[in-house]
Amino acid sequence: MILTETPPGTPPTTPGAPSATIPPAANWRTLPAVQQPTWSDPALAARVMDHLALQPSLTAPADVRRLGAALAHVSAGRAFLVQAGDCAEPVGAAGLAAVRGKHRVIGEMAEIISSAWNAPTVTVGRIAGQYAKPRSQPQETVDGRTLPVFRGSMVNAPEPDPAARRHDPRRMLTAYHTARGVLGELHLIAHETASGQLSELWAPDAEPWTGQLPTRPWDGTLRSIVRDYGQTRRTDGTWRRTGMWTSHEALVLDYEQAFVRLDPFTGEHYLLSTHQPWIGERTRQTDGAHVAFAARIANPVGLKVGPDADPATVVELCRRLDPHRRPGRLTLITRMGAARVRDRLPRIVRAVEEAGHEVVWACDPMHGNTVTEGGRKTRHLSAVHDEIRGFFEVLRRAGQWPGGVHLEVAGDHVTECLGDHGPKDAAGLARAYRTLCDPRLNDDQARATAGLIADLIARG
Ligand SMILES: O=C[C@H](O)[C@H](O)COP(=O)(O)O
Ligand SMILES: C=C(OP(=O)(O)O)C(=O)O
Ligand SMILES: [Mn+2]
Repeated sequence: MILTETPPGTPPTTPGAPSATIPPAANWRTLPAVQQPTWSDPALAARVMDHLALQPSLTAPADVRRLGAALAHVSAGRAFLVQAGDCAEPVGAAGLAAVRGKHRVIGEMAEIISSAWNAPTVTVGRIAGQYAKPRSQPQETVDGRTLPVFRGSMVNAPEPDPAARRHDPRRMLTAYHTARGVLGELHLIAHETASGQLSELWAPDAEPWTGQLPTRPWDGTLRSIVRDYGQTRRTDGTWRRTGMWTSHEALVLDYEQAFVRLDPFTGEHYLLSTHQPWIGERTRQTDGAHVAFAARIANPVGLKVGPDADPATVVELCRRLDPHRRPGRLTLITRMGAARVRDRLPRIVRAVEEAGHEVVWACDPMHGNTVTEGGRKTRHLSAVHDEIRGFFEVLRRAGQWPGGVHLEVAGDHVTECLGDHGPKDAAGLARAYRTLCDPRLNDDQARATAGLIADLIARG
């Protein structure tokens, strides 16, 4: 859908006056934007952006609104958010090949949590767009050579080579086309699931295939969300996986701006590169470009909140990003670290509650628990689990719903995180350490984590 043309009924614009056809998020360009690529060919970058702005969007406003409605149910304690996927997605054929594994593992997690709790999950992949990475340092030294760091496949390539590490604007095109392919794959999976062609995706006693593809009317009820858009649903005691929403960190604003499109039916601007963008810990400056960008779009938005965020700053960010205090508009993804979650989180939860924002509280137990062992980034499953326990303790004590989890998981048996179901020590990491950036839970660790969450929810 291309919505850059003047929609019907738009009054003629006076020269120089703000135009309804110019997405308002464009004003981010006047503000400082950190962690942006320095494109090797700025003129080519401009041409790529113009080209992308004319390409079909990757998501549709109506679907984005449905996710917003689903997240409102999460904020009210009626559903649980399972958000997971790669730290950095691969592009091209490797990106497509990885989709089914991730869909399966994330679906299993959602199912474990849903069935223990007997209530729906809203499932969101870090998928179909997670191609850009903020980094702690601009450079790294590999085998004695100092190189620009890998910043995600939308920007440069991971190979430790100066040419590969150049910020090539053509990569934005590869990212877009891969995202389209990934979405196609997700749609295919949803149809195969609905038609019963993927027998392993059906519970043994699911209803027989009737020959009809499901129609997807939106009647505004929770049941409709669960039936049509949840990762799992309950039908007469059986569970079935269906769709998966998409999300990624809205980091490279040149790329994201190309997908800000006007919905002529509502007059709102949507970011249609994804369903739910989030703002990262390194780019959430109150007066920065990323916050201004996210403030002007109608999507549900995520915001990472780390251990050094003070409550007043978080409240100010909530004010900017959720000025109308719309339930589910904002998901606060807390990533405090196991050692600090019990100390840092309570004041933030209290301040946000007092300010009247009905946010989704989600726990990212990965990014505050990264350590280096034997020269590789890793995470101890025990620390990941401890942060989840701490998150539940804090939210429960505050009388709030611990609404979701945000994880980095792989679709297969990688050896990137230490502990149960994975390598016991640094030497064991090497066997299948395949991540492009941060260490992910493997399939068994992801299921064990879902089991822990199911226990914590069931305990009440
Ligand atoms: O995924 C998140 C960040 O990009 C990542 O944790 C940063 O890692 P770095 O400290 O290796 O740059
Ligand atoms: C960059 C990430 O996290 P954070 O912004 O919380 O560090 C991430 O989610 O990969
Ligand atoms: Mn990461």
